[in-house]
Amino acid sequence: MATSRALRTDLVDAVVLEVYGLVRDQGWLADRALERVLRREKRLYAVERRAAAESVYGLIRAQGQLDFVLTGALPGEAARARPALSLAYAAWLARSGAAPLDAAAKRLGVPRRELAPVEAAGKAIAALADPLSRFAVEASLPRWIAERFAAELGLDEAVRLGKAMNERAPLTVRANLLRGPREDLQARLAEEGVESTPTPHSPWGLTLDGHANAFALRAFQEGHFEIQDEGSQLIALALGARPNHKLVVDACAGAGGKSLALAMEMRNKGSLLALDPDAERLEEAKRRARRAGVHNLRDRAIPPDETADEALKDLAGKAERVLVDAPCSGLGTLRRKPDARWRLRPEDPARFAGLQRSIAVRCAKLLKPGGRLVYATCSLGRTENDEVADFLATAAPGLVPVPLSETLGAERAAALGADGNRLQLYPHRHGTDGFFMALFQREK
Ligand SMILES: C[S@@+](CC[C@H](N)C(=O)[O-])C[C@H]1O[C@@H](n2cnc3c(N)ncnc32)[C@H](O)[C@@H]1O
Repeated sequence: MATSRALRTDLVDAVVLEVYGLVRDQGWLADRALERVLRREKRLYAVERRAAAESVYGLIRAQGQLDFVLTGALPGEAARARPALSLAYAAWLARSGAAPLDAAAKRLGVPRRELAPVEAAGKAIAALADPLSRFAVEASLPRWIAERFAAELGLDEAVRLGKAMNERAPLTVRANLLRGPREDLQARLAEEGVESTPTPHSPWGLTLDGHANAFALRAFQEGHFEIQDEGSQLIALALGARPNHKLVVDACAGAGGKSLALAMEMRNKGSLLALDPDAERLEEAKRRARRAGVHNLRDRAIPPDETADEALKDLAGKAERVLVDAPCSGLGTLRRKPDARWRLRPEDPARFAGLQRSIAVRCAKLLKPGGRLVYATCSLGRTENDEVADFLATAAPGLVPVPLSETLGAERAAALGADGNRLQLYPHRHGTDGFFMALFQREK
C-alpha cells in the first residue's frame, strides 16, 4: 500500500523547491503552484504529494522566521536578503524537527556551516529587544500585521492569535440538511471510514478527523455536505433566512459557499438571488447548487462599481434578507492561506474599507422595511469591520442594529462573546477562521 512506502525524499524535495520558488520569488498563489507542479509529477504517490504540500505550506508559514534566522532581516524586510531556496528548506526541515540538522544539510546539498544560524535561532530571536519585532519573528508575520494584531488584542493575546494562525486549520464541513440531518451525515461518513465530531457552535458543522480527502467521498459527491469553516456557517445562521422569505439576496456570493447555507435555511423555498461581478464564480455556485439539490437559487452578474446601483434598481426595497459578505483583505484566514501575509500590503485594509462601505450602502437599499442585513468579512481589525459597520449605521437611512442573539440564539451568542449586533471570531478563541459579522434591520 502507498501509505507504508518509504518517502522518496529526492522527488518530494524537488517538488517542494520548485513550488516554493514559484510562490516566494514569482508571486504565485500557493494552491495554484502546488496544483500545477503536482499535476505534472504523476510519479508521486499520495503520501508523497501530501508530504510535499505540508512542507510547502510549512515553509511559507515559517518564511519570516527563516529569513530572520538566516539573514538577520525582520519579516517583511527580508526580500532584499532572501536565502537560497535549498538553504531555507534545509533550515525549515531542521527547525521544524522534520530532519536533524546534519541530515537536512546533506539532503539538500547545502554546506553544513551555512545552517549554523539555525542552532542559535532561539537565542537570536530571544535577543530581539523590541517585543513587537520578537512577536513578528516568532509568528513569522510581516511587522505591520503583527502591529495590527497587537493593537487589536494587546501583545499577549496577539501572540496566541499568531500561534493559532500558524496551525493547520481543521477540516470542517456543513451538513446539507436538504439531504438529511447532521447525525445521518456523521453516520454516512463513518461508513466511508471517516470519523467526525460536531462543531461546538454551528448546529450544522462536523469536523472531520485525520487526512480525509473530502472531495473524494461519496457523501460529498452526492451533495450531503459542503466544506465550510464553522465561522462561515455562523454568518449564514446570523442572517436568519427563512422558508417564508420571498427574496433573500447574497450580495457578494462568489462561488456560493454561504448561498448554499442560506438555501438550506430557506428549505429551498422563496427566491435566493446570488450577486457577484465574477460570472465564473457564479457559474461555480450554480454547479454546487445542483450537487446540493438547491433549486431556489438565481444569479445575476453585476458591475463592480457604482453602476451596480442601476443594475439593482428593480430590487430596491424588495428583500427580506441581504447578506453582504464583502471582499476583504482576508487577514482572518491566514491559517488557510499562509502565503497571503507576504502578498498583503499595509494599505490594503483601508483600500478594502472604501469598497466595503460603498457595497454595503448600495446593498442596504435592497432591504424592504423590517428586512435584515448582515455585513461580514473574513478579516480582523477595526478598519474593515467595526468602522465599516459604524459607517453603514449612519450612511444607510433607517438602518438600526439588531442584537445577534435574535438570530444566533441567546445562548450561542453569549458563548461566542457577541457584543450586541457584532461578533468577531478568532482562531485562538473560537477555533474558527477570523470572521466579523454585524446584524442590522431596516426600520418598519
Ligand atoms: C468574501 S468573497 C465571497 C465569498 C462567498 N460569499 C462565499 O461564502 O463563498 C467576496 C466576493 O465579493 C465579490 N466582489 C468583489 N467586488 C465586488 C463588488 N464591487 N460588488 C459586489 N461583490 C464584489 C468578489 O468577486 C467575491 O466573490
